[in-house]
Amino acid sequence: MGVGFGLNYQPEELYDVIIIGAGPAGSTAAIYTSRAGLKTLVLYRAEADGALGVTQQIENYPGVPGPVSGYELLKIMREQAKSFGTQFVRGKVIATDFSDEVKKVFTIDGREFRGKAIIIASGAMERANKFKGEDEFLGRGVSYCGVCDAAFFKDQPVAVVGEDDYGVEEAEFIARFASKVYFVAPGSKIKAPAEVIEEFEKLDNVEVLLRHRVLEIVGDQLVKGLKLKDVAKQEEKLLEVNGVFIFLGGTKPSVDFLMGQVEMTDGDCIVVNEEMMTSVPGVFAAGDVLCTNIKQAVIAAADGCKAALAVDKFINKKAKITSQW
Ligand SMILES: Cc1cc2nc3c(=O)[nH]c(=O)nc-3n(C[C@H](O)[C@H](O)[C@H](O)COP(=O)(O)OP(=O)(O)OC[C@H]3O[C@@H](n4cnc5c(N)ncnc54)[C@H](O)[C@@H]3O)c2cc1C
Repeated sequence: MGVGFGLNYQPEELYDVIIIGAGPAGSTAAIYTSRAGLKTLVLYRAEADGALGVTQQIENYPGVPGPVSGYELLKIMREQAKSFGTQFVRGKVIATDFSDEVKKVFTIDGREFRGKAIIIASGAMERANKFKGEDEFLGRGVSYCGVCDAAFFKDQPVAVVGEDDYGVEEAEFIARFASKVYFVAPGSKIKAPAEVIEEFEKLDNVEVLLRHRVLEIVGDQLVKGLKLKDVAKQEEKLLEVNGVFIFLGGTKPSVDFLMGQVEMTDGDCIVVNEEMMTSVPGVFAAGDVLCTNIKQAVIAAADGCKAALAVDKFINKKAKITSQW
């Protein structure tokens, strides 16, 4: 596995479409746009990430009797998109600029990507609440990015709060620098493929703490520790760490990087028209990020198809969407 930031991209490259998210919505959109001959880039946060990425078993996706893990199903979709020329690049999107005809997308590790059209397919797994001390120590020991900040903690102990493959991938990278990594997971197991967890647990400087709830991040000028509750033993404990990396999910739409540029409801759900276009021409959205009333992979995939065909209409200035492909 490993942290594959794959710098196999050209900064000067102009994509026809940049798709944010490699779940069923994003991957399906990519199949359609790349098959339509559009130069397609998909940005995603981690391999087995997103609602489908963390799903243990799925057996109701048409054509795939299963049961298969959500990640296995995603790999099939992504391979199909790649076969038509889609480029997948790992990178957490943190900002966007839709003010010009050419739209810009920025990732947490400082890269910039440019596209004529955008499809937002980032799902709805954002955290609603923060830990005590999280805002206070942000940038002073609290981080959301291993690649950006791990080197600051060389030979120092840190905690990584995570629950799935996204957290594990980040923690693996951080463990290359830190003297000790406590992987703090709220649940009784990590939601990642078994082989990923096995490799992760082999690392000498990693200690996994399951069923531990974060109570508070403490320190003075800088982070000095993380207060936890061991739910199994009903005990409180303090980890003496200099850094706390947080990679947890929730149920809110993942839209922070839009910075209010497209119309949204009070609940941060993106508003789209019948062709999946947002209030900004050339910016489309699909899948759980729309707060669809039925959250299913097949619905997200269908949304992705609609958004892709609308992108084709937009880029190629067609009078109407090609209804059959
Ligand atoms: C536990 C569970 C079980 C489920 N079981 C089923 C089932 O059995 N059958 C079924 O049909 N559906 C099931 N679902 C629902 C289904 O998984 C979702 O409806 C579907 O995955 C939504 O697809 P999506 O592409 O919109 O978002 P997601 O699958 O959530 O994908 C989001 C993508 O966006 C990326 N992303 C997020 N933020 C960023 C960012 N800032 N920068 C870059 N990339 C980002 C993620 O890496 C991911 O690739 C289940 C969901 C869960 C949580």
